[in-house]
Amino acid sequence: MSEATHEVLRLEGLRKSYYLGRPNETEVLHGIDLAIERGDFAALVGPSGSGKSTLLNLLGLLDTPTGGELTLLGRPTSGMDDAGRTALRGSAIGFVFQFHHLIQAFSALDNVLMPLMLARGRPDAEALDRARELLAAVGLARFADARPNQLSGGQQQRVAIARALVTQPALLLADEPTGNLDTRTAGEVFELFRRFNRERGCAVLLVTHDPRLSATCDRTLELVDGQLVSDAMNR
Ligand SMILES: Nc1ncnc2c1ncn2[C@@H]1O[C@H](COP(=O)(O)OP(=O)(O)OP(=O)(O)O)[C@@H](O)[C@H]1O
Repeated sequence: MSEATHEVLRLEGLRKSYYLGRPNETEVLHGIDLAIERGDFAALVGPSGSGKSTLLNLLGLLDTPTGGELTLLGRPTSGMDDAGRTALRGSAIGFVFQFHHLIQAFSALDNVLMPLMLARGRPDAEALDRARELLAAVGLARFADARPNQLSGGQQQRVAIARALVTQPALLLADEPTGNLDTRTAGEVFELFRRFNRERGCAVLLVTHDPRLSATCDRTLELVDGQLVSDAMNR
């Protein structure tokens, strides 16, 4: 297999400005170069306001850069229209946020199925099997019919992780996924990311302010004032 086929994501000179009305253009990311490979398990750290969430939203194709190129699974995204970006995002990327954004009116199982229903419509038997298998993998097989408000914070975040993985994404992005959880539950949720990374090979990039969690990642990316100031392997 060639080097190139291991690459999930490549950023070349990625820039992002926010326009707060002329002439108030503020550049928040100043030209980021970065490659993420299959199997990477990386933490994105940096002071508040350094641009971590902005960068994660660009990586997840939730927002568009104002300069540079972002190539996802070998496909340059700068010339893509919204439909192309949405399709690529849906098939290649899973998201976990600090607040899980589960749909309260849906069962845990239906929440996990949601990304597949958006992509394919009514779930088939294979989709149902996959969602049930993921709920079991995050330890919630018994809670398939429970509504989110019947689950603890840690259980709800585990449903969100199962939902993020149901499309079998090449890249899992997580913004402070354990920021809302107590230390023990945070450790358990973090272990799930690690397990899926090892067992399924999906690259994981997570934003965390917790130095204990970032230290257990394989790689640490540090953003300061919109620039990537360090990219180091932890072991
Ligand atoms: N929609 C927006 N419009 C204008 N400026 C924004 C917008 N979103 C973010 N910014 C600015 O961009 C900068 C980076 O914000 P960002 O949320 O990416 O930082 P962060 O590193 O994730 O911070 P934190 O750790 O506090 O979440 C900040 O100065 C912020 O005020």
